[in-house]
Amino acid sequence: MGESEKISVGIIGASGYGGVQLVRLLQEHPLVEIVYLGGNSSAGQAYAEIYPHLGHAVDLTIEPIDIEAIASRCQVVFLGLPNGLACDIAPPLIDKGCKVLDLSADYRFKNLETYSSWYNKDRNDLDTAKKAVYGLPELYREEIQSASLIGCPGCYPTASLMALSPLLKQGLILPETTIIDAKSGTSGGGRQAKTNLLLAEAEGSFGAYGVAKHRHTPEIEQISSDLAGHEVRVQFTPHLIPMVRGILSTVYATLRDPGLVRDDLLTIYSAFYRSSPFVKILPNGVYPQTKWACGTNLCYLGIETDPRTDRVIVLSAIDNLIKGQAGQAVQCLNIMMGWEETTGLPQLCFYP
Ligand SMILES: NC(=O)C1=CN([C@@H]2O[C@H](COP(=O)(O)OP(=O)(O)OC[C@H]3O[C@@H](n4cnc5c(N)ncnc54)[C@H](OP(=O)(O)O)[C@@H]3O)[C@@H](O)[C@H]2O)C=CC1
Ligand SMILES: CC(=O)N[C@@H](CCC(=O)OP(=O)(O)O)C(=O)O
Repeated sequence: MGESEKISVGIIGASGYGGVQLVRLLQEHPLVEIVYLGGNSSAGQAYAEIYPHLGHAVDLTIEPIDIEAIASRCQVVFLGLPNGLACDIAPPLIDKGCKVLDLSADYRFKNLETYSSWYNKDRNDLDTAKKAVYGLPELYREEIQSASLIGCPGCYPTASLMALSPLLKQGLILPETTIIDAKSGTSGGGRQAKTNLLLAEAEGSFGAYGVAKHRHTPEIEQISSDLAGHEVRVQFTPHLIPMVRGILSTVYATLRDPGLVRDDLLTIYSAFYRSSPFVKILPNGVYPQTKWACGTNLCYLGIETDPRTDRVIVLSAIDNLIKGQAGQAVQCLNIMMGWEETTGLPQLCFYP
């Protein structure tokens, strides 16, 4: 594809952490040209003023959000906004023929009542929401191919569902026994100033939050139920850990057949993810580190069984900002456009 055939892309919420990952990934993507960056308080600022390290690469100014102007210039629009804004912005963009990839929770839920009760926002965009596909390519690749609107998963749901999906899809675990213990770096909270994300609060400390009530619980349950073919409940506990990037999600569940051992599960996982280039199943006795995924769109999975408790334990490591957010959105774009799924997406981490 030549320079003139590149598709034109806009990013609303370009000043945020999701926005700046998208700028990095899309700027290096061979089939895409970034033509619009949008924002709220940052509108009017040169992008290089906000991110001086990108001054040599990005010569754009953040613009206010003007739907007509965006739709006339962009074939594809990424929304990297706080929850509750995309549901007002996506419908007119879709109506005007844009493809939209939303990084927030607005289009992740099939049942908008569930969304409204967890996100405290009424919805009147049912027709648009019906078109949305959950943007986890390893599970919904076919549906993503023909979608015009993608609700990209949250970072914790991505890590957790990658660990859980083969078990649920093949009915290998007892219902109601799933426990998800997950840890995130502070960039998961975004770039807005928040007290718990201050260095003085987060550094040298480690704690849980949202216990028994984090909004990613219904998201994980919705997809888990879809895979299992029956209602699934999970116990999800997130933790904030003193590092910038990365999520490690450790999933525990009781095996339906206690005779299954680690080798059986390694075979099952390898088969389940055989067409998924970003999933790396680790060999016997190797468990993932978040650092391995840093800067990449990879998900590393480590698998263990404990014959004393009949439990399976699956450990999943991703970069929350890449596979957990912007990289996954680009992966979805590649699939929607019929391009190689891995185009423009890093597979080798920064290390150490
Ligand atoms: N961080 C993460 O690990 C993950 C985040 N997500 C989700 O992705 C989305 C973006 O997150 P993240 O990048 O971390 O967020 P940030 O807080 O870093 O950035 C938010 C962006 O939204 C813009 N914005 C805020 N209010 C408005 C408004 N009223 N109108 C227009 N633009 C507005 C800001 O623009 P301005 O500066 O111009 O005001 C900024 O660019 C969120 O929904 C988040 O939940 C999903 C997965 C992982
Ligand atoms: C560390 C931290 O604060 N993480 C965020 C998760 C970010 C994310 O994925 O949120 P969305 O579902 O809104 O997209 C949180 O727990 O709210």
